[in-house]
Amino acid sequence: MQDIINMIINSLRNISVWSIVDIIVVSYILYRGYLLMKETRAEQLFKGILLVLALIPISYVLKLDMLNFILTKTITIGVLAVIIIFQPEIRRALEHLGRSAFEDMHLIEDDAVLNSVVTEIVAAVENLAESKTGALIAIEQGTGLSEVIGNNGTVLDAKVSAALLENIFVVNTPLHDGATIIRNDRILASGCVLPLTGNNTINKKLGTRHRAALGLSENSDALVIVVSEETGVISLAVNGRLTRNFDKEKLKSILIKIMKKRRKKRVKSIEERVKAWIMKKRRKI
Ligand SMILES: Nc1ncnc2c1ncn2[C@@H]1O[C@H](COP(=O)(O)OP(=O)(O)OP(=O)(O)O)[C@@H](O)[C@H]1O
Repeated sequence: MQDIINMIINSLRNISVWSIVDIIVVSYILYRGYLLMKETRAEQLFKGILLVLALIPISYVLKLDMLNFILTKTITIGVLAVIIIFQPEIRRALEHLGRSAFEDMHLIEDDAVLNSVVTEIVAAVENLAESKTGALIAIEQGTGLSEVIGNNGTVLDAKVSAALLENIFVVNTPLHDGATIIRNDRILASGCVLPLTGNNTINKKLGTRHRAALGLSENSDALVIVVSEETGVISLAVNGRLTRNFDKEKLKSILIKIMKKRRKKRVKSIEERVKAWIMKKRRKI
């Protein structure tokens, strides 16, 4: 026991500033990794890996050779297995990282425009919910959704209005199937096919419309509103999470809140940064 205590004391003595920086960086990466995996099927596995990683040095210090051998081998083979099994989750995590670095911004800058766009959307959603008309509306933000429009969507490029949105989702009309994409104050396209989520933990009663909303929110920072045809319930999918039972006021305030917050968090382009820097210098002169 004394040996172990001495070893710990010696290790602590040898810690340099860079070791501390190293520990902080690794902890931060692990924490962000955990946040990305939280509430996905990878969460339990992530906890398991952490446990094995914690047990390896303990088994080494306590000289439990057999346990140490098994744990070390588990990690080596496990890494390969994890990459194969969790390929979709890993892809999503990398896309998420890439998104933060190279953003293709479509954020509404003007508060009055933002307010009016949200008011129109919410008015349409309320009426669609009342008449139990199924709807799927994605509000584009940092991630460009042109890819989603692809070959299936019909480009409209019309000013956002409650009347037009309600019209799009009238059953048995050509554009009612699929999702409508909103970019800034324009209805960009309708009839778009969204990626379905692979998340198996969501309510089994929810069908493909809700799965499509969740799928897009996992792959982008879009705000995806769903109106259920069956129940008229309004849901919102954001960052891989689906929240249900919104009323008009709650939906309006959460949309405005998220959109404003997103605008504040935006990564400024190099051009904008240069402009801001020049303005700052001018003010000083
Ligand atoms: N991948 C997709 N992308 C966009 N829209 C989709 C997609 N898959 C299904 N939809 C839309 O969802 C409709 C089918 O909804 P379904 O009944 O399966 O879903 P639900 O989640 O149970 O919703 P509801 O409560 O409205 O019935 C389709 O007619 C289509 O408009």
